[in-house]
Amino acid sequence: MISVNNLTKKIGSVNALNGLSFSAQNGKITGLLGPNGAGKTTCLRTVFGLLKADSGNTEIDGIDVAKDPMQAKQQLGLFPDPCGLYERLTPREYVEFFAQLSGMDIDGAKEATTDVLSKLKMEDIADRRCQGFSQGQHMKTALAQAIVHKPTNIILDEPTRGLDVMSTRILRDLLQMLKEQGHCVLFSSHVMQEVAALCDHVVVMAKGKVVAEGSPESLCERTGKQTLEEAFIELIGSDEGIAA
Ligand SMILES: Nc1ncnc2c1ncn2[C@@H]1O[C@H](COP(=O)(O)OP(=O)(O)OP(=O)(O)O)[C@@H](O)[C@H]1O
Repeated sequence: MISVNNLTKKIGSVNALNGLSFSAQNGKITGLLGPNGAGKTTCLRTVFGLLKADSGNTEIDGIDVAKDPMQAKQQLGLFPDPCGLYERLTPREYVEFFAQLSGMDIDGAKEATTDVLSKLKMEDIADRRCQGFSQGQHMKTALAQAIVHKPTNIILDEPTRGLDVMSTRILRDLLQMLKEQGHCVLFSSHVMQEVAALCDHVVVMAKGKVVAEGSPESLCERTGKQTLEEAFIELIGSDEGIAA
């Protein structure tokens, strides 16, 4: 479970986070939805401990990220940019390397890698070099890297940006699978369809704070709108910076 409590963060003259509070539960997919510049990336970077908030705190399974970053990160997987893979390595070598970086010994890393490659049904590509991989294969490898240390919580910043339809579907299926396995999945997006199709809980944010939250259905009901896109526009009072 991820708890974000009253975060503020000023970057230059901008209040990127402005008293942001919400939580993301285990066994659920939570979507952080907001227009360009709403503070989604700043929020996720703060959750992962890459940025320090000016005030407020973030807890991962009850562990304060600022006070005990190493312990908190053991329970957190960050989906990296799939374009940044080392092309000369095979997924097995790549994932094993990251497993060791997370503190496992060689045998533990080998075992955890075999587990995650099987969990993501990657046996057929496990021992091929990443060079020439399709987008979907890159993505699976990146996700395997993010979850090899068996974190309860996984965060993804606009994971489907730049992906084609097939790769988007693969990623959706993978996120559903993680949810069914009891993980807490938190991702940011400004793509309505994706959020409506995937999320159990949607946190709508604008100008660094939460405007509304609930299931896609409850947000539609609350605003009296038929679609999440219409509800979103009603809630943030503008259609600037969103994607259909
Ligand atoms: N390094 C930085 N320098 C200056 N301003 C920044 C920096 N990082 C973030 N900001 C500002 O903070 C605000 C929040 O940015 P952030 O990237 O978190 O938004 P976002 O919701 O992820 O937007 P997008 O959907 O466009 O990716 C924006 O106004 C942005 O310009």
